[in-house]
Order: sequence, then structure tokens, then C-alpha cells
Amino acid sequence: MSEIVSNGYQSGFGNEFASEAIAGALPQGQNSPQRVAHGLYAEQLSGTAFTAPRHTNRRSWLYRIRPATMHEPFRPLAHATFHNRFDEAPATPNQLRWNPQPLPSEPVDFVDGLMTLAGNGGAAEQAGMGIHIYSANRSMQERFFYDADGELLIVPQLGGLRLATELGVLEIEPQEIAVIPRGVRFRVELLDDQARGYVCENFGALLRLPDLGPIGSNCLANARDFLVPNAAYEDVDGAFELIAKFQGALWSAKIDHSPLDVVAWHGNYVPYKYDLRRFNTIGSISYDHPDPSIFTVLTSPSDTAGTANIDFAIFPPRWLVAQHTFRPPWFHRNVASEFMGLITGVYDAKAEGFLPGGASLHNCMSGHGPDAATFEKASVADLSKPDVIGGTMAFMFETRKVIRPTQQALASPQLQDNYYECWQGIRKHFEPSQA
Ligand SMILES: O=C(O)Cc1cc(O)ccc1O
Ligand SMILES: [Fe+2]
Repeated sequence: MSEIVSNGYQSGFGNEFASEAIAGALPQGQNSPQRVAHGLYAEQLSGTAFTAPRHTNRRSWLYRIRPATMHEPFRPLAHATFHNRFDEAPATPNQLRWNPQPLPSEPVDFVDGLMTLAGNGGAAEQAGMGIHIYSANRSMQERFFYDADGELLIVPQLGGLRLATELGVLEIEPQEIAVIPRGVRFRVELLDDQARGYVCENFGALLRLPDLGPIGSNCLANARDFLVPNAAYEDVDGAFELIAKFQGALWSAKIDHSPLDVVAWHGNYVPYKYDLRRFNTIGSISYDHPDPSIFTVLTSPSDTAGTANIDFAIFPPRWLVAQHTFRPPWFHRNVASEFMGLITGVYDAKAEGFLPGGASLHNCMSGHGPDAATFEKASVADLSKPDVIGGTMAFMFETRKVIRPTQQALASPQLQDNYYECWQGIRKHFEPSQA
């Protein structure tokens, strides 16, 4: 009986990885020998259709102490705040902003501490995303979770997490992210007393690195900076719970052993982490503020070329040097819908009110951009000097479909009822007789 211990990381994105926690456990030359070394069971886990084109095809082979099929039947598990009901309230064109969700006072783990803020599409549609916040103050104990509805992009804002997965251990802190593939079982342990962050549940095509076009073969998030765990396992018996998220609802089954019992694995369907501080940011060195697609870390494409199901973009520290230019984000209305969060610092379009741990939502064609204070300051700034934006990390989940806030998000005391006022102080400067 021993609890899982990290065996470190391998690097790359979408590689054919291979790892064994016991030398010789990984079969050579084939996937499914008649008998696997050390009495392990072979099991395939596919993340794309068997016949998906080779460059998007994802699957891994796991060599484990017991096959994943061994557990008692699932029964529905109630959860008051974590769901995919995006049709409860009318979608709103209003600009919305929330203060950070409070941290729990009672003991709450990652799964219990999930609250759904908004989303679109769903698992049945195989498109769209769920947007959730977690706030927790204790590790998951004697229970494990997997999401059959989509992969989970976890964005910590407060406190580090140790994600003990079937394929090994990922440790992340704020300004790092992790992606847990659909179906992979895991346990979330807290590295600090409290944890809060954002989760993007991707019902569509798997997140991948964006194409770089004329940028070339480097920059933005570089593939070698993505880290994938080496195989690590625990061989533990006990009275445990396996929680599944399936078609928008939770289910619970008894399991008499830890499912984190994969001794060796190989493949390209893997959990991974990435340090957002490694992002190689591109921007204008001449004039004008480019579209924020230059800040894309990962993208989930849709069936329409160039129109993402989800883009995950970040707004990291950077220099602003553009000449004869309004340097912060411009006023805009977009066909895409934008959910934003702030991990640390101040976001350059909002002088105040957008707090670390908070969130904002600007839906399709809803006007937004710099608040009045930011506009006044930037429109008279001295452009002979570069500006440096430091000590900040904001992010955006952008999506082609309208983002529908849940009833609980709209009723939440954290919703700022005066958000629209940040633009009401914008002054009329129009002078028909002056250039
Ligand atoms: O709305 C926002 O703040 C996000 C955003 C940033 C930017 O630099 C350009 C467009 C955009 O939507
Ligand atoms: Fe925007």
C-alpha cells in the first residue's frame, strides 16, 4: 500500500510519449500481449474517433493493476452548483462582471467546490463549453473524478494543486494551467490551505496549439514547454468513490481500490501542464493594437475553418510601443463571445473593478472596451516612451456561440449591478470644426 508519488515530467505537445514506473512494464513491439509483464492489464483509452486523421488522432495505452471496468454501478449524485444547464435563464446582451467567489468556511474539496457560471452547447452536441469556478479548502479524500463530457482546462488563481491522475502527477500553481483529458480519472489535492480558480470544460474538439502562419515555427506557446507526467501509480485498496460527470450530471460508484493504478503507459492522449509565464508574446512594433488572437495559447477548432469552438487567450506582461496609437484594447463589438478572468494584477483595459478571481462576460455584439478612466489616460499618454505592463495575467475563453450565464451566476451576490457605469463617464469630445 503506497500513495502515488510524482515521477517528474516529459516535455512536448501531442507527442507519442512513453513512460514506465517499473522497468520492463511497458510492452515493446505491440500494445496487447497475451500476458503483460508484472501481471498488469492492458487497456486502450481513446480521445478521438479511431479513424480521425492521423495528425489529430489521440489515444493512449495504459498498463494497470486492475482494468477501469472494475467498480460497482453508478448512481445519480446530486450537486447543487456544478452542471451544464445553460438554458435556465435567458441569454443576456448585458455586459456582466462578477467579484471573486468567496472561499468556503466549511470543508469543501475540488468537486464539491465547483460552481457553474456560464456555458454553451453541451456533451450531447459535442460542441461548446462549460465555464466553472472552483473554490476549495481541502484535498479530495478517498474519491476520484472523471469527466466523460469534455476535457478540463484548469486555471488556478489562488493556491497550488496537485493533480494525481491515472497517467501520473501534475503540480500547478497560479499562472500555470493544466488540461485533464476527457475520461481520465484523477484526484485533486491542495498544496496550500485554500484554492480557487477557473475551469473550462471543452465539449468540442480537443485543445491544440494554434497554427502560427507568418509568425513562423516558434513563438506564442512553444510545444516543448508543455509538460506531461511520467507514469506513477498507487496500489491501494479501500472503500473509495468514483465520481463520473456524464451528460451534464454527476454519478457516483463505489470502487474498492484506487484507479490511479497505471504502472506504465504510452500514447498521445495525455494530461499536461503549461506555465503561462513561458508564453512568447507577439505585439505591434509599429502602430495599432492587433486582434487578441495573437494571444492564443490553445484552441479547440470547430467544423468551420478559422472559427474556434474555444480559444484560450492570455494577456501577459508585455511592452507597448505602438506609435500614434491608442495602446490599450480598443472599443469593439465581436461576433465571438468573450469570458474573461484575472489571475493576478490589473488588466490593462480596466482601471478598477475587475479583480483577481473575478470574471467578466461580453457576449456577441455587446459593446465593450476600455473603461472611462483608461480611455482618458491612454488617449493623452506620452507615446515617445514605451509602456510596460507588468505583474499581471488575465485570460479569455472566447467562443463562437453565445455564452449563457446560469441562473445561479445571475442571482449571485458577486454579480456587479453597476458594471455598466464604468463606461457612463465617457465624455463627448466631438468638435465638427476641429481636426
Ligand atoms: O475585451 C477584451 O478586453 C479582450 C480583448 C483584448 C484585446 O486586446 C482586443 C480585443 C479584445 O476583445
Ligand atoms: Fe473584447
